[in-house]
Amino acid sequence: MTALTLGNAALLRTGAYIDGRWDDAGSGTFDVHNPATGALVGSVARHGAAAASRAVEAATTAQVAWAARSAGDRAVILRRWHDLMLANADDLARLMTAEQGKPLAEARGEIAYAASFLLWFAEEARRVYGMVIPGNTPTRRLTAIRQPVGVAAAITPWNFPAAMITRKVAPALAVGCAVVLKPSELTPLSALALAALAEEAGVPAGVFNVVAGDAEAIGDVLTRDPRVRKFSFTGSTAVGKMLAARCMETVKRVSLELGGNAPFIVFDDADVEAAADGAMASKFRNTGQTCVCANRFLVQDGIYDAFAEALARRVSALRAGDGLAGVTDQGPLINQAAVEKVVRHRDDALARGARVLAEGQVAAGEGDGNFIPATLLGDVPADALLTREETFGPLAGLTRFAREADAIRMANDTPAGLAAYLYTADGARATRVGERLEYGMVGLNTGIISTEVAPFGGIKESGFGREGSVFGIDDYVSIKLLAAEIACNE
Ligand SMILES: NC(=O)c1ccc[n+]([C@@H]2O[C@H](COP(=O)([O-])OP(=O)(O)OC[C@H]3O[C@@H](n4cnc5c(N)ncnc54)[C@H](O)[C@@H]3O)[C@@H](O)[C@H]2O)c1
Ligand SMILES: O=C[C@H](O)CS(=O)(=O)O
Repeated sequence: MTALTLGNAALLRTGAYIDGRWDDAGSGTFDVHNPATGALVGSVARHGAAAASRAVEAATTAQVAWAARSAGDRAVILRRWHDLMLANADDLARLMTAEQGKPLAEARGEIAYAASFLLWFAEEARRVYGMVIPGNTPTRRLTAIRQPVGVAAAITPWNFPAAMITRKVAPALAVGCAVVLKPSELTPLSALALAALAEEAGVPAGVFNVVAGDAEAIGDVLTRDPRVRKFSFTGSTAVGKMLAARCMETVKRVSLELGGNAPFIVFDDADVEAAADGAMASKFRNTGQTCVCANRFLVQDGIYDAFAEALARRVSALRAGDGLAGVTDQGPLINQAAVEKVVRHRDDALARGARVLAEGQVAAGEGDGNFIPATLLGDVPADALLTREETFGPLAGLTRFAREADAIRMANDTPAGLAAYLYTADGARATRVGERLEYGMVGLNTGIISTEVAPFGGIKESGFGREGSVFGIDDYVSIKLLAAEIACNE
């Protein structure tokens, strides 16, 4: 059941999608609420281990025929799925804003971003090349071929309810894998709408399956079933570590896209207005609920006051509200627990001597939602919770530094290693510091780094594997050696 009306009612699905069939008969239902208003958006069939096992069975059977099809065939279907996403972008965006809260314009942006992975890997499908290797003897012929790993399981988060799915499913299907997906129970409707479009695009039954409900029970099947040969997780570091460890019982291929703690470093010679614009784009996208958000600001002494003033001007102008009711700056946080974490980080920093430099507004009448005004703090100490933990909300804190070496040390002083940013007019310094930052991705004079054409992923405790780009295929293929003896014994 859903309380939303869309132009294309076929996108409103509330059951599991297994082996090409919709299964609304779960053990009861779980509710999806609008984080801006608290209103019920839909009730989704609650599935668990049995449905997950059926999905793995269906994927195991379907994967063989899917891998046997030509790369061109798979490319055509992925391209059609891409085209259908764009043709239904308005409905998909409204559904996303209703269940996740991001302003409609951001939701439309995510739909385009999510669809771009389908297009990218529709093209990459035709380029899964191998290699002929000069034989180690005159009559030995050696060939390395890339083959799909088989059945892939994916578990994804709520903050980007479409893009985190296609960023995994597109490369998997491109190379001939089949997928069982467990989306977040906070945003299942976007995932089920994607499945409806995959079905319409001609993705064969069993090649793409979606099961939601009892996360632990489903996850237990996906991490333990030996027929699952690949496990791809995007979410918090703690959950990722636990699930990955369980995958090792059957030595699955694993890729992890985990939490971040991005430093945003501003050097004295930076363009202060450009740096402030980049800071806003990085910090407040998706109301700060983004894994690559700037999480702490390291600002050199000479530019500190000018940057603080420029950023304060911008933060003060932010307005949070219901993304379906016209607010475009900031939406709600996903739930009350998220609000409480931001408050905890803010109050901890203030107790350690930080000061409020600016505060945005919350639109009138947003009393029931999970809203918190965007806030900028100054003089945040390096040992504040805001500096050491991922805040995942619209709270920014400025910390001073004196020398380049201090900035690098402070920036690297975290178990996370996903994204980092630095602003400087000095090209040599940009390269020198960028190379020394211990992160999977570094923005140089930009606050936005995510695109389907570039490798996305972290190091250290932010995970491993890369999504998007020419590298995104690697997580879904195995390399096989064919060694042939061609000696003639006549
Ligand atoms: N690196 C990236 O690309 C990336 C992208 C988006 C979000 N994230 C990270 O994800 C986090 C926010 O997402 P979240 O709150 O959904 O994370 P989460 O870890 O709470 O949940 C992620 C997924 O794991 C599932 N899950 C949770 N516990 C489980 C269990 N015991 N068994 C099986 N499944 C379980 C959830 O249902 C959800 O589908 C942040 O830390 C953010 O940095 C990282
Ligand atoms: O939350 C992190 C996602 O990866 C979002 S994006 O890829 O940076 O847009």
